[in-house]
Order: sequence, then C-alpha cells, then structure tokens
Amino acid sequence: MNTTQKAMQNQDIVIEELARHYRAIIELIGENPDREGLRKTPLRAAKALYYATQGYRQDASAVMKQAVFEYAGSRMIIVRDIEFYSFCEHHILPFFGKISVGYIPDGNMIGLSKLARVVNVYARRLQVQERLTAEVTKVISNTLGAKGVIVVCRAEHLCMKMRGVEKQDSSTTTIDYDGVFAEDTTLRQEFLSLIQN
Ligand SMILES: Nc1nc2c(ncn2[C@@H]2O[C@H](COP(=O)(O)OP(=O)(O)OP(=O)(O)O)[C@@H](O)[C@H]2O)c(=O)[nH]1
Ligand SMILES: [Zn+2]
Repeated sequence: MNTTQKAMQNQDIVIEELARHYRAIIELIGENPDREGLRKTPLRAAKALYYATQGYRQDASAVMKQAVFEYAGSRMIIVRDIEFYSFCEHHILPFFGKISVGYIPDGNMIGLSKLARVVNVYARRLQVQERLTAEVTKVISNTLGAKGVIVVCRAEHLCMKMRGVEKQDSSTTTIDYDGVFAEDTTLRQEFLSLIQN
C-alpha cells in the first residue's frame, strides 16, 4: 500500500469514527438518528468536520515553498480580504471573517494564492483569532524571509451571537506584525490605510 492509499484508509477510519460519535450526539440531544431526514446526517457531519479541520493535516510552510520566486523589489505587497472560516476552540462554533496580509520583500516574493492557502491551513483547525493571526504572520516571515510581515484579521464569532452574551453586531479585530512593521509606525499606517474600504 502506498502513502496515498494509507492516507485514504486512515481518512475513512477517522470519518467512520466521527460519524459514530455524531450518531451518539444526535441521540443525546433527544433526536432519533434513524428517522429518514437524519439517517445520513452522522456521516455528512463527519465529512464536514473532517473537511473543516483539514489544516491539521497540512503544512503551511510546504504550501508556501511551492511558489517562492526571486524578486528584487522592496515595496509593500498586500493581499486584502482573504475570507476564512474557522472554529473557536472554546465552543467549537464557527468564527469567520477576513484576513489581510502585507509584507516587504527581502529578495523573494510569494505566489499570491499561497497567502490565501496559508490562511486556510491555520483557519481550518480549532482556533482563537489571536493565534490564527500570529501563526499566519510567523509562517510567512519564517518561510519567505521578508523584511517585515503584517496581518490584520477581522472576524465574527457565533459563540458571541447565537449563545452566551448574544451580541449580534460585535466584531473582533486582531493584528500581528514583525520586522520593519514593528519598527516603523508610518509603514504600519500605510498598510492600514491601504486595506481600508
Ligand atoms: N480571546 C479570544 N476569546 C475567544 C475566542 N473565541 C471565543 N472566545 C471567548 O472564549 C471565552 C470562554 O469563556 P468561558 O467563560 O470559559 O466560557 P463561557 O462560559 O461559554 O463564556 P461566555 O461565552 O461568556 O458564555 C469567551 O469569553 C469567548 O468569547 C477567540 O478567538 N479569542
Ligand atoms: Zn467560542
């Protein structure tokens, strides 16, 4: 059996086990998992959760390395409004929003789509917004070797809307940066003004 076949077999085992647990959850909330509408739900839910947490099985640095190119420019590069969906690690309820990434190159540039892929890798896990923001910053900085990286994340948390404090209009903004962005306020301001609507 080759590596891909092994991974597929493992995936089937995990999804089957997740489905078993979902069936138990459906029973515990007082529903009947055998009624027509719910018969396939444990399996569907298992596949959905497996998909939404695929970041655990991905390597953000490896994703980035597929498209690093030499580049002599020294001005800021920004990819704005990368949407993401994640799960808050406290309630396993979705939080979602947009991430904007900027960096000052230092001999290399990165394929633009890879920045969005990196966001997906860290978003598709159990997360807190602060760590998501920091992890995206760190991997870009470490893998690309930029002079500076800055990441702003704005998100809505369903755990604050559909339960708990029930605040429908609040959103949370987190920011992380390093290198020249940590030293130069004007550069940070330039980035922030460029990502404004
Ligand atoms: N800092 C941070 N907190 C988060 C994030 N997602 C959810 N939370 C918070 O995690 C906290 C967990 O607090 P607890 O008091 O342990 O849990 P709880 O009783 O369910 O809290 P309430 O949501 O206030 O009802 C809550 O304040 C949530 O708003 C996140 O991404 N970052
Ligand atoms: Zn939460």
